[in-house]
Amino acid sequence: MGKKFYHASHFKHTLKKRSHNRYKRLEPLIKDDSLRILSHVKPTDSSLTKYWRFRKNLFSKIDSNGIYMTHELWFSVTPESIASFFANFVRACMPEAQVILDVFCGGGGNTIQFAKQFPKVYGVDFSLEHLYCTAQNAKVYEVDDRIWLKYGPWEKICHEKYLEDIKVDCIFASPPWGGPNYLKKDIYDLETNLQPMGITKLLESMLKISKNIILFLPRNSDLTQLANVTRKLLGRDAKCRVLYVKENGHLKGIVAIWGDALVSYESGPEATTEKDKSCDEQDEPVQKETIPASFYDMDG
Ligand SMILES: C[S@@+](CC[C@H](N)C(=O)[O-])C[C@H]1O[C@@H](n2cnc3c(N)ncnc32)[C@H](O)[C@@H]1O
Repeated sequence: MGKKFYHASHFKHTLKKRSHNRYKRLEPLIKDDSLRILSHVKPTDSSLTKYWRFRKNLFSKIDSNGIYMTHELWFSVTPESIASFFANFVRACMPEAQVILDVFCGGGGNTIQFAKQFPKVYGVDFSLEHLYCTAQNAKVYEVDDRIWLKYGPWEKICHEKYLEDIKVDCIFASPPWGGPNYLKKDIYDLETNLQPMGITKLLESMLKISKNIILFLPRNSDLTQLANVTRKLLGRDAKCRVLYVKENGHLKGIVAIWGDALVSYESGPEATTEKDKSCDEQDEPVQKETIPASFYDMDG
């Protein structure tokens, strides 16, 4: 598997060697260092100002060396305290785990936090720019030696045989929600709105690789669909755990969780960052409520 992925430490070098055309596309951005964001420099695009104000919530190390972002990543990266919670949660549930696969890895918000906890983290994204950001940000966090990156669309990569042959302990994915309109409807339809495929196909594509799966989804996701897909793909007695994810008291989304070790774990890990600790005193960053899919069996 290693050969199919680009090691984050040598991302530019390997890309240049293996795919000159792709490298050529990135070269101007690399030469100008134009994706680098320094903490004190406000983006020229004023629509990004509201995200820039919270830049330290996304990557706390932005102050030391700057970090790498594209326009899309400003509103897509998982905030660091939340990403750190997810990584700590998996570590607490699966202390023996070694390998995490982060599908839709974006700018590395989750990949980096997983790499702080686990020796091998694989990231997949169909944006070369985003993979470059992940590799560069991983260097800032000094975890690039633990990260391998794969370029391409998940709908194609998930069919590649080598993924089924490796032992991935847990898959994490923060799929695109389809833009800011996701809150316009009371209930978010996970079959028609989630990209690049509906929840059934997405979960099916991942279950071939690991039974332990965590999906970061909109807060208004249709929980009935989660219950249905769980029963359909895993059987009547299977469970899906749902955690409500908060940052500074604001509900940011939910995580849907499958796999015995992750579902049956009773008490969540303590938050680790200073920010989390202070949040914890007022309001938990992640509300650890669980809703097994079978909940709907019991309550109709
Ligand atoms: C919500 S962002 C992920 C953010 C990431 N978790 C982070 O913290 O930086 C979704 C990512 O999915 C990628 N993406 C969208 N469609 C994809 C597809 N079909 N295959 C692979 N990646 C895709 C986008 O390029 C984007 O980087």
